[in-house]
Amino acid sequence: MTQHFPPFKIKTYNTLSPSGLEKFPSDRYLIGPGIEHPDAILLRSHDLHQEAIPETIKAVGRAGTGVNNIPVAEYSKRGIPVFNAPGANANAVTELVIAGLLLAARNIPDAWYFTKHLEGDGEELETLVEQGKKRFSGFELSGKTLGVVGLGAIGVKVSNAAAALGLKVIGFDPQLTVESAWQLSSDAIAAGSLDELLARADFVTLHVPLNDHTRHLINAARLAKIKPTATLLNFSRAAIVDESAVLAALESSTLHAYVSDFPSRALLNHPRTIVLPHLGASTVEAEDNCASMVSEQVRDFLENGNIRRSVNFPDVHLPRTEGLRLAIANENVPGMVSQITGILAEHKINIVDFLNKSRGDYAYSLIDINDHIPPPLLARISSIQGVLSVRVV
Ligand SMILES: NC(=O)C1=CN([C@@H]2O[C@H](COP(=O)(O)OP(=O)(O)OC[C@H]3O[C@@H](n4cnc5c(N)ncnc54)[C@H](O)[C@@H]3O)[C@@H](O)[C@H]2O)C=CC1
Ligand SMILES: O=C(O)CCC(=O)C(=O)O
Repeated sequence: MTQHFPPFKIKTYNTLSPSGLEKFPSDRYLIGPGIEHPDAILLRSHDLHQEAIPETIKAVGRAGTGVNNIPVAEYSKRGIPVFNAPGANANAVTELVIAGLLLAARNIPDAWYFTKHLEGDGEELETLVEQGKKRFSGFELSGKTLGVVGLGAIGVKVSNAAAALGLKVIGFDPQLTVESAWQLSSDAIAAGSLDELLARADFVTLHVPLNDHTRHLINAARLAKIKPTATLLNFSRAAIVDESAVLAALESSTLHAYVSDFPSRALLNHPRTIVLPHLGASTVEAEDNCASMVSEQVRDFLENGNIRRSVNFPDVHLPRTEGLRLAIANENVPGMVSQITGILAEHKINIVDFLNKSRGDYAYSLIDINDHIPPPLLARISSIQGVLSVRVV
C-alpha cells in the first residue's frame, strides 16, 4: 500500500527563515501568508489569540521558544499539537544578554550617543572626548554577582557564559531539570528562594516563560528586595515584570537600571533604561535553527502523525510500517484505548504496530494497520466521547 499525500497547506505569519520552509517539498506543500483553510500554521511572535482557529487546522509550529502568543489550551481541546523549537535560539539570546550586561555596566548606549553627536575634529574633538568621557565611567563585571531566574536552555547558557567572564552566578529554578543541571557550570550556586537571589545579585536576569505563575513575577514587593545598585535584565517577556513598579523603582533610585528586549513608550522615555526591539532571537543562525526544527516537526506530524517536541501533547513517534496509520488525540481518561481497539476488532482490522502515551489531560495514539479503512470506522472512532481528533496518514 503506498502513501498518498494531499497537497498540505501551510499558512505563515512573520518572516520565517527559508532554510525552514525548504523542508516542505514544493510538490506536496502550498505555503504562504495568504493560504486559506490551512493544515498547519507556522509563526514567530504573531499573536494568534486574536485569530479564529481554522476548522482545517492540524498543527501549529512556533519557530521559537515562547508560546504565550498562542492559545495553546484552545488548540489542545481540539486535539491539535503546538510545536516549538526548544533551545534553538538559546545561544542568540545568551549573546545578547551578555551584551546587555556590558551595555549597562559600561554605559555604552549613552556614551555612543555622546560620541556620535560630537562636532569638530582633531584636537578640538579630542578635547571634547576627554572632557565628556568621565560621565560614562562604569564598572567591571568580573567579581559581581549575577542572579539568573530560570535555568532552562537560555538561563544555563547565560550562567555559563557569565561564569566564564568572572561573574559569580547564583541561580533559581524550582523545576530545574536533570539535563539543565548537568549542563550548568559547577561555579554556579543555587539560591534557596527568589528573594534570596534578588537580595544577593548585582545583576538579575530573567529567563522564565510567561504564564499565569510568572506574570509580574518581578513586582513592587520583589523589587524592594533588590539592591539599589542592581540592574534588572528582561529578555523573557514584557509582562514578567510589572513595568510601572520598575519605573517607580528607577525613579526612587532603588533600582539602578533596567535592560529590556520589550519596548514601551514609558521605558523608551526613561533615562536609565536600555531597550531593544525584541532582538534576542534575531540572528541568522537562530532563525535557521528555529525554522528548520519546527518545520521538520510539523512535516513529520502531517505526513506520519509523529509528535516530537510539542508543548501540549506527549512525544509519540514510530517508524513507518507498510500500510496506513491512524493518529488519534483524546482526553486522558480511562477506557479510550479499549474503545478504539474494540472498534478496529469489530471491523476485523489487525493492528501492526501501536503506541499510546499521555501527558497531563491529553493522550495520543499511533495505530498502524495493513488494511483499508472503511469510512464508517473513522466516524465511529471520532464519535467516542473524549476523542478530539482522528487522522489517517
Ligand atoms: N527575547 C527573545 O527574543 C527570546 C525570548 N525568549 C523567552 O525566554 C523564555 C525562556 O526560554 P528558554 O530558556 O529557552 O526556555 P526553557 O523552557 O528552556 O527554560 C525556562 C525555565 O524557566 C523555569 N521556570 C519556570 N517558572 C519559573 C519560576 N517561577 N521561577 C524560576 N524558574 C522558572 C523552568 O523550570 C525552565 O527551566 C521563553 O519562554 C521566552 O519567553 C526565548 C527566546 C527568544
Ligand atoms: O521570533 C522571534 O524573534 C522571537 C523569539 C522569541 O521570543 C521566542 O523564541 O520566544
